[in-house]
Amino acid sequence: MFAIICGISLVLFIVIQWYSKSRKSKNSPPSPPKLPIIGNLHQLGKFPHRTFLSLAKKYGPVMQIHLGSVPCLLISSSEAARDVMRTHDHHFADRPQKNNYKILIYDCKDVSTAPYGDYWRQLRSISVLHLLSAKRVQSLRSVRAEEISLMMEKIKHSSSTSQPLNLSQLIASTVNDIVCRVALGRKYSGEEGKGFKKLFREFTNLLGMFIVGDYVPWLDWVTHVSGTYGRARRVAKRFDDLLEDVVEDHIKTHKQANHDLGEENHKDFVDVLLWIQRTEALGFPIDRIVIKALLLDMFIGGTGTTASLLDWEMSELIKNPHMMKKLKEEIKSVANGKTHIAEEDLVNMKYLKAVVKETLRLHPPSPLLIPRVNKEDTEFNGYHIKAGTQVIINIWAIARDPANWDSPEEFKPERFLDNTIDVKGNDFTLIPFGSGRRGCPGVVYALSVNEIMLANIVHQFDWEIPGGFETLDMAPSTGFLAHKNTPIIALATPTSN
Ligand code: HEM
Repeated sequence: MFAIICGISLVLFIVIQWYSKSRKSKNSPPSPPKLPIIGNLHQLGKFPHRTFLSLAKKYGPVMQIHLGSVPCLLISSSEAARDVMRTHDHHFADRPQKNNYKILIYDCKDVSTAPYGDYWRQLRSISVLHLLSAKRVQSLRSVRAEEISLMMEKIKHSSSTSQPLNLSQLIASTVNDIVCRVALGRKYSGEEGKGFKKLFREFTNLLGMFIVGDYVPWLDWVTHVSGTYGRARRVAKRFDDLLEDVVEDHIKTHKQANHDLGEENHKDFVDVLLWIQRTEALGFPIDRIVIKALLLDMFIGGTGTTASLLDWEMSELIKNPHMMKKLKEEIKSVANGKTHIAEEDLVNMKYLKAVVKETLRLHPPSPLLIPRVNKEDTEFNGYHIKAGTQVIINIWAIARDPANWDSPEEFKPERFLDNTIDVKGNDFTLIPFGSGRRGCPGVVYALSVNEIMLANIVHQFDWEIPGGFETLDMAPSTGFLAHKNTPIIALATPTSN
């Protein structure tokens, strides 16, 4: 009798499993065949966004792959991107909790990796209302102006020696110094500066590392044994010590000054965050971890991306001398004899803004955005999407889609001169900052830093590549980011008038 019951149960179990599987696969998006255990991981290649475009050409703009055991919805058209980030934004607003993020970013307590929910909402409101608002960005103008002045001095010095300069490195370190001053109220120079840069490099390398256990959980021991988690813990601790010191220094200074630093006197983000903590200005308490995680976000979100954009803008302009000339003419006419361009001069620089947009179109710093996740089973465009599916939006492919753009592979800033397409998440043909609830809160900050740096670098100097502009390497780096693979090494000479 027992054997019969067991037999019937087994048959029922198999039938139910088969039925539910076939039901799901009937409604699942089209997908390429996958291998056991690794799924489609072997197909990623050096440039995942290119691989995903080739797959989309075969399986359509809404398709599914499996990275290990993780189902991933691949989105490759502007219409489908709008459906994810506008129509179904609330369904796809979670983020994957990756193992290295947990170690490096306070157990995913920052805005970019926090799970969708009340905690993330509170953090995001601090970022949007107090750290990255247009008013705050405006109030930090003088920091940008000072750091850009220093950068110009360095270029001038190198030009006086007639030695080529590593422009990419200079851009990256200036962007970094600006973020340090804006967020922490100080920057790190000399030996301390070298140490800080090395630490941050290690931090970002670990953050961007492919961790096999995120996709094949039972293989997570490989990352343990390889020592990667140990290294991540040590780097996280060193970064945490650094942030602790900065916060403690601020508290000491406020105490010595013996007055309650009012909102109008905030010099940097630590001041702002300590004020929010003290006054509970947003109606909820924030602890030390929140403060440090928000500071970390400014570094994670605000450095590599902003530097990469400027690197590509300068590369495209050097590669296209007639566009460089056109931009120089525009800046010169607005500058009206001034050497230094100020932020208020940027308003009338239409061509400069077109160059920025065109660069973001062809070289978005995050070609696949930051993956999102749906917490619950969701119906999407006629498909059943299982809870826990990661959503990858190939904005690189969308921004080169011939259905949206004429001559999509060409760098043509002119295409933006007679339309109102913006990059802030309203036009789904161009979404380098994402869109919707999880869209980038740093757009205004990023564009302010970018435009003023670009205007001054172009206005004050002529740029030449020692072997001729044709030899400038335009290859992108491999992996999930599309930064430049090799730095711009160029000769600067003060602009001849
Ligand atoms: C050129 C510069 C930048 C680019 C291209 C960029 C791009 C992005 C993208 C694609 C996302 C994901 C959007 C989505 O999922 O829809 C994002 C999120 C984010 N970015 Fe940026 N970003 C830039 C600069 C910045 C700056 C300067 C900051 C801060 C100082 C910043 C902070 C953040 C944060 C905190 C998030 C997470 C938002 C959330 O999950 O709620 N970004 N960014």
